[in-house]
Amino acid sequence: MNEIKHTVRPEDTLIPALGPAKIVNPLTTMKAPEKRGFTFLDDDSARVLINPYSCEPDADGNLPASLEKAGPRRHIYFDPTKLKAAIVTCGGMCPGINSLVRSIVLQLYYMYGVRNIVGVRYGLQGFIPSYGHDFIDLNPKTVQSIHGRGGSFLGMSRGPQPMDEIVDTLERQNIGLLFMIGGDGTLHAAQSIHQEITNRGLKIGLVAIPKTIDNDICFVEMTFGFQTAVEAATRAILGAHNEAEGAPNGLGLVKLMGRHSGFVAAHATLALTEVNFCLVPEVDFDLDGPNGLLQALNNRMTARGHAVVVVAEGAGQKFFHTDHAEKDPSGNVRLGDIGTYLRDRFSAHFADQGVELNQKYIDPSYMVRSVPANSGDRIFTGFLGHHAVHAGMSGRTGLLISLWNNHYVHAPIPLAICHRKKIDPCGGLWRAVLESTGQPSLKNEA
Ligand SMILES: Nc1ncnc2c1ncn2[C@@H]1O[C@H](COP(=O)(O)OP(=O)(O)OP(=O)(O)O)[C@@H](O)[C@H]1O
Ligand SMILES: O=P(O)(O)OC[C@H]1O[C@](O)(CO)[C@@H](O)[C@@H]1O
Ligand SMILES: [Mg+2]
Repeated sequence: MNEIKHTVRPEDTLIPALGPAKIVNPLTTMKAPEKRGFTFLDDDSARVLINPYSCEPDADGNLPASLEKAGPRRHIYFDPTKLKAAIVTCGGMCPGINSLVRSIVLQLYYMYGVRNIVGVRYGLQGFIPSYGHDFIDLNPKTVQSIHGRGGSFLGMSRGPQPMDEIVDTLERQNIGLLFMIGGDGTLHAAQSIHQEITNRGLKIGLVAIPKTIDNDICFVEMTFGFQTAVEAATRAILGAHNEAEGAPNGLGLVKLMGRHSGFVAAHATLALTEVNFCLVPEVDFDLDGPNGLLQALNNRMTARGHAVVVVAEGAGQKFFHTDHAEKDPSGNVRLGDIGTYLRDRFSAHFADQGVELNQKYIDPSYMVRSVPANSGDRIFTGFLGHHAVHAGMSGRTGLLISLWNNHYVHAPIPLAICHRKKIDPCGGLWRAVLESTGQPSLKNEA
């Protein structure tokens, strides 16, 4: 169940449109569409409740907030024969980026008849002429075999680029529809680009598809690539467990990605119920003191002789006192390395007691996000790509495609960037983690 803590007004869920959709969708005239089972959505009626448990109107008769269902519309805004579409991938890598790009290209090309599609190289840099990254022509041939590969075929980047120059390029290149694939930073950039397009009165559509292995985007049940990343993380945990079990006082310590949200760590912990301590950014813990992690590790070693600790990279940042935190080019704070910090503290702690510790530290790092997508994520990116194209061709703009309460929906970008999705320490996911690990509270004060 999606846990939403803030109020959404129905007006917050409205999707901007470039203009009236007057062109008959070519999908409606394909041979025997009824045999293919195409369903065309009636623009106003198909909506998905944000909170499925609140479907009654309020005291004033207002209906609860809902999101527009994604899918093909009978009429579209863009003339496919005249449209030039572009795809850009920004931020860090994520399994499934290539299959998503392929899905968008094939849908545009075969289903809508769009022949002019370009790929923007290396994220937002690709829009800035001084970098000299030329666009790539995208068509069924150029994307033919990219879906099986990890990484990003188009290339990605971090770092700010001037919004006005990006929109200048869109105008100069005659791009009518832009697909932006990226995480929270990209969605902020997408909102600024959309704003600049609107300010200039341009008819350029912008559709975002959220991408992040951190799975930390609001109003997005799950991002593509997340399940593949969890699977890769699980392999690291299995290695840590096997090493720990095979040595006296064996300790396997695994550090996983997750800057502000520990979803990868939590899910990987649940996937392989061998983890004894799972540490995430959302839940504070102490190291020293009677309830601290070091004492808890002592207890575990005495009881069982081996242990596995999984830590998300954003956990325990209070142990690093930095007033002027360094930032990466996109403005993301560079975190203290909690993995090596814990490794050294564990070693010192057991050495101080004169107790042998066989610690193995595993940081799978980029290996969890640069791998090819698994089948589930490939299927997922297929749907996301198709829905992004349906939305863009219909003239909808300033939106992202999301999976919500098991339905593909359109969410306005501002809704997705108003908060960051985090694990609720009082919610079902964290309770399941605590039940799986059996870890006690690691805080000294009550
Ligand atoms: N607030 C913002 N306004 C405009 N552009 C932004 C903003 N935040 C980030 N960007 C730009 O968006 C792009 C991607 O941002 P970032 O590097 O943070 O990755 P991301 O999309 O959050 O993905 P990841 O999940 O990998 O972090 C970068 O080029 C960055 O400069
Ligand atoms: O080293 P980079 O490319 O800045 O990326 C690291 C970050 O990217 C993410 O994988 C999100 O894409 C985070 O989990 C991680 O903190
Ligand atoms: Mg980000």
